[in-house]
Amino acid sequence: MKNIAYFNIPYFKTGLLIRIVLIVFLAPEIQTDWFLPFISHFIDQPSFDPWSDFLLVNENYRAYPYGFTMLFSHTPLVLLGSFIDDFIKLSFFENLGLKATILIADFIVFSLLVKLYPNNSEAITTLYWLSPIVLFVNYWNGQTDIIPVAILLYAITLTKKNHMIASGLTLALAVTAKHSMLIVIPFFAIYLYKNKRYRRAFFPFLFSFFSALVLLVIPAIFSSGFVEMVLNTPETERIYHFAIPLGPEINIYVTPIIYVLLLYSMWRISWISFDVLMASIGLGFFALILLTPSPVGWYLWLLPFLIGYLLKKNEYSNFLFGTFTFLIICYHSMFSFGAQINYFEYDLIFELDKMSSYMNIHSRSLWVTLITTFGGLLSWRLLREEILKNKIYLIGTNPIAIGISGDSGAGKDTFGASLAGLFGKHSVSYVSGDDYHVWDRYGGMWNALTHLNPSANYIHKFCRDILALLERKSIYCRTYEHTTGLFSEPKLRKGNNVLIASGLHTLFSKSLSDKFDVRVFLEPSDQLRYFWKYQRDVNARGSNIESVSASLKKRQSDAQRYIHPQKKRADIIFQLIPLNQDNVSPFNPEQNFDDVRLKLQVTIKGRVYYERLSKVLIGLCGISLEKHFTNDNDNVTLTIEGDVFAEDMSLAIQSLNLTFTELLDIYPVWKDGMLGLMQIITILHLDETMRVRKK
Ligand SMILES: Nc1ncnc2c1ncn2[C@@H]1O[C@H](COP(=O)(O)OP(=O)(O)O)[C@@H](O)[C@H]1O
Ligand SMILES: O=C(COP(=O)(O)O)[C@H](O)[C@H](O)COP(=O)(O)O
Repeated sequence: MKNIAYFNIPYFKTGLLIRIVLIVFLAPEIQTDWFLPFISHFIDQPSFDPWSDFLLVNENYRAYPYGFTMLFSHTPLVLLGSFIDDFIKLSFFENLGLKATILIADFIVFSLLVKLYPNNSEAITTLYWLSPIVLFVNYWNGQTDIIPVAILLYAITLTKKNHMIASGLTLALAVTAKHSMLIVIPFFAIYLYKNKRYRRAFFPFLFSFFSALVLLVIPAIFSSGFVEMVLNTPETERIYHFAIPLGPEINIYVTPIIYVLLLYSMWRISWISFDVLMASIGLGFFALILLTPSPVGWYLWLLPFLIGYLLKKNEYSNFLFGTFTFLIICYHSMFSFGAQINYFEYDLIFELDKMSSYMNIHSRSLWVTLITTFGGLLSWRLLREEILKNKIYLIGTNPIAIGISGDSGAGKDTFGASLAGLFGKHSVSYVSGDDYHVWDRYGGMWNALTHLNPSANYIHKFCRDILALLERKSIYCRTYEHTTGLFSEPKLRKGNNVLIASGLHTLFSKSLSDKFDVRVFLEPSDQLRYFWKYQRDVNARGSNIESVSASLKKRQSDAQRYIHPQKKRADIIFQLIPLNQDNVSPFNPEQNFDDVRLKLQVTIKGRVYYERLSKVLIGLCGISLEKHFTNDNDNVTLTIEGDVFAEDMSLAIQSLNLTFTELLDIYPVWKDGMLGLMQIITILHLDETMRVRKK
């Protein structure tokens, strides 16, 4: 990740200056009266059971409701501050050490957000760095929720980078900093399990999380002080406040029900993108915060998960978020801990307490109702904009569909298999037209009909099965074995996130063709196709030169009649042409494929990614590329020559910044040669199509 010049970000210095002023002039009561006495006691008398030891000398069991990770986060700078205080006989730097720890965590959250949402640093400065909620909680109220939030956000960035074991370990640190972070774990687990590209990381993630959690909690779990100060805190009790009486001494607790319903809804999503994970965690926090009388520190948890939504600047988002912020600050100024003002005799806390005394139960409850209302509206918009409209979420109900057509031996299955290697076979359902031949190789009808004639194929079942798979229904389909020329017994095939259909008649039906997101037609030069077909049919399908020659001759009229007309329905037409024509002897099955150097002519319809693609390919691969626009200017034909390697394609796709990088497998399998170019062009076309796809 490139280094970011934070001081060049507009208003960053303003936010930093505000923090320094607040740190110098404010002394949050909760820090001076609760946290610091506990931390100081631990520094003076280090112990494996600081909670019980503290309660021996101080009866405030609410002084420090946190675990070891929070304590070890606070201690270093407080310890340094206490050394300085002892040396200069002051009591300033110990307090400053705690505030500096909060400032560091505050900056870490900011920098992680800037890295999670690149090219949005100015907006994130406004939304987070200058957020009144962040400033209020960290520097006026004095809660240290920013520390578990920073650890949680770091775990999320590790997840985004596919470092799942490190993410599990880091999440254990977040939970042992503040155990309410436990509510996030099921969201991560569902994300990893439901995302087929991560499923193999599911158990390692859980193992690393629980191992670290056990190691970090074991020393404390047998401590009565830990149980009383950390586990049995009033905060834990808050989830029981929203209760519906069911009978004498029996209540239904609403908050856990809403939380479980959220988890169930997330579980039902077929393909969970990173944005959907972030929004789901945000909704989980909203449920806990809006349905309980939550301390103001809990609102800090929300911000990183609202940023993704707020950055999109949907209408009303600023109004809703601004009003929500205003209501929270006003309410918690009167009803939450505050800070003494250093160097001034003015007691602002007293003044705010006086204001709170003017509010009766109705006005206070009305205010909380307003906060809940605006929080509920923000939750709804988070759900609708970040989940229900999320393009990858919509794949769950409307899988990606790629249709590949072309003449026999044109390279359809080779190309289709290469695309499946990019998405990951775990996410692809593959339909081959050959499986829908009416007869097997030994059927007598092949004397009358060729394979290219639609009447020799169950075209209707081919279309019906594809449509069923696109509705995520399962189908029963047999397989044509080219090695034996016979069909297998029908087997169950299930719908998946990506459907790839490859066959002689894939684009034959207009209604089916319209269902594909990307339609590809392969049209290698006849000389090359013959070369490929001879090689394959003789070497891999038990045929001989004479029968292949007869088949090619017999199929010419059907190819003109049934195959070539499909070309007009294609979005992308790939034409592969041998550079050294003399090296391609169609009738020599012994010849090596590798001797045949190819150039690619590709016609692209209705998409404009070729400009940025051309720059990247020329820059990265050193290929030669000519552009030719058709007269209607809607199509462009690129002629590409040169040596292309799989690793170049992998680098090229990264520098092309796909909108939907998550469509690809964690380690997509790129190909060398012109096949690699065909892969990257198809993926780019799909990426642009997904951007405008409505459902
Ligand atoms: N891009 C390519 N580069 C090199 N060889 C290819 C390429 N595409 C196909 N082939 C070869 O050509 C033959 C026919 O390809 P295949 O995918 O079976 O065609 P189809 O499915 O259209 O009948 C195969 O032996 C395959 O190895
Ligand atoms: O024309 C085709 C279609 O497949 P493709 O488009 O892959 O060439 C094949 O020759 C038939 O499926 C028969 O196969 P076989 O020769 O194995 O009986």
